[in-house]
Amino acid sequence: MSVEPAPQGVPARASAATAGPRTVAAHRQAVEDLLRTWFRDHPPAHETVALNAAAGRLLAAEVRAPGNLPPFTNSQMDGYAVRVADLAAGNQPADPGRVRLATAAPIPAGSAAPPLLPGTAAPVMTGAMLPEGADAVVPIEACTPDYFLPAGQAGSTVAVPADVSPGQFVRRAGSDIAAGTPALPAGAVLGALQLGLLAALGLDRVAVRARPRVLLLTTGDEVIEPGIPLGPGQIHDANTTLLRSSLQEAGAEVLRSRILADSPQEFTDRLRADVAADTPDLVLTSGGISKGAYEVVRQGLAAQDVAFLSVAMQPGGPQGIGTVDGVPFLGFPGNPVSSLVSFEMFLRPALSAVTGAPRPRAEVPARLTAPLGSPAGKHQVRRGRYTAGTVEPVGGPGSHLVHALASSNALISVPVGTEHLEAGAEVTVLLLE
Ligand SMILES: Nc1nc2c(c(=O)[nH]1)N[C@H]1C(S)=C(S)[C@@H](COP(=O)(O)OP(=O)(O)OC[C@H]3O[C@@H](n4cnc5c(N)ncnc54)[C@H](O)[C@@H]3O)O[C@H]1N2
Ligand code: MOO
Repeated sequence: MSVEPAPQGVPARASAATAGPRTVAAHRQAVEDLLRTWFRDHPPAHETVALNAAAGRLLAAEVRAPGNLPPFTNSQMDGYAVRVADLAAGNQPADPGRVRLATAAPIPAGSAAPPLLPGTAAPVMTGAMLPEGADAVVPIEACTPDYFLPAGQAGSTVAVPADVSPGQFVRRAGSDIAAGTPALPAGAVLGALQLGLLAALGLDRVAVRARPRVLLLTTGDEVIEPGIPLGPGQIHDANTTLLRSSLQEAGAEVLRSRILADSPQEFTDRLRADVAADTPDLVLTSGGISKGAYEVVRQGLAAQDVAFLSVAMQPGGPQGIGTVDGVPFLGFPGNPVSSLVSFEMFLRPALSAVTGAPRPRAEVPARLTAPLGSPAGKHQVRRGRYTAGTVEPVGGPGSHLVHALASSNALISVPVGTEHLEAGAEVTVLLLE
């Protein structure tokens, strides 16, 4: 295949490159700004989805409770529904602390209860409707006998304690949330807890914001789809799967993914056709952006408003950022660990800040279990295994080490200015799970 040499001195990109490496914080801000501007001008559409397909989505608009929760006043215990006014006096001279009441018919769950007559106690199970007139529940273990008599046993009585407060073990209709009041705000992330509330409110569908839509491309003549045997010098494509999974976990939708060959013209033509056809919110590429003779992304996008620059971070130093035909573009480096670290350090936080999902990863302090070195002038991000306040470095700094990456659950940050850390030193780690 014919490959043109990398063009020299592309104006805007060259000035970014000669300004020296960008800090991690500055690049993170630039990625956030890029997405913020796009989504300000292209707010996500709304769509209605089934509740069981809404996990991780963002609520399009505030939801108000269509009815009370609980929908009716019910018992919090298996016991007897009573009228507190019947108990105050007590009626057992031999046992002044207790009151004997005639038992009414049991109240089955899932049906309407008849009113409770004065001087009676109705067996009621947890969640069953409280009869009209009852204002407290006495748990069965506080009664005598402390078990339920067979249903329909005529003339039976039960002794209950006299000191029962009104409202005891009663779950009032609307006490969790009252009909018409706000249940969840617009933009809420729908996790299990929020979806559980919507289900309890009887909603089976919910209006959510469209996910950020991503066109995902990886480049390189050597890169082959998994499942196809390797020829000489070839490697399997790890990045598409790594980035696709990361994007999906972060609430984005991958519209299309492709492996593109190292031909700048073909790359550009394919990319522009996909952008026109799919109208994505973001184009994300991996590979082809550093200083080699065949940097297909860098060369192919020379005419676009994209800067190829260096961030003072390892891995993930080379970065591309800008727009392609007006659509936000990020170019991550080809090494798989570099791509993943770029995603976690830049894109995931930007999606979180701009769209509200995913929730930010937790950053926690941890003590190193082994010494670490870091290149001068770089913010190094190492892979580690975090357990209970300590972190063990996993694998070396190499950005091709996918096995070590898969054994890690945290990214260890060694900031610019620190070149050596002893075992026991405190570092900040980003928890990946
Ligand atoms: N002379 C210099 N060489 C390099 C520099 C530099 O500053 N000067 N930077 C190095 C750093 S750091 C990185 S990171 C890489 C980034 O290179 P590219 O973004 O241009 O990526 P490629 O050269 O295309 O690939 C790098 C590496 O990753 C493998 N790769 C690519 N795509 C995939 C994929 N989809 N799945 C798995 N592996 C992939 C590729 O085979 C290469 O081994 O540049 C350094 N070089
Ligand atoms: O910065 Mo590269 O991303 O080391 O491997």
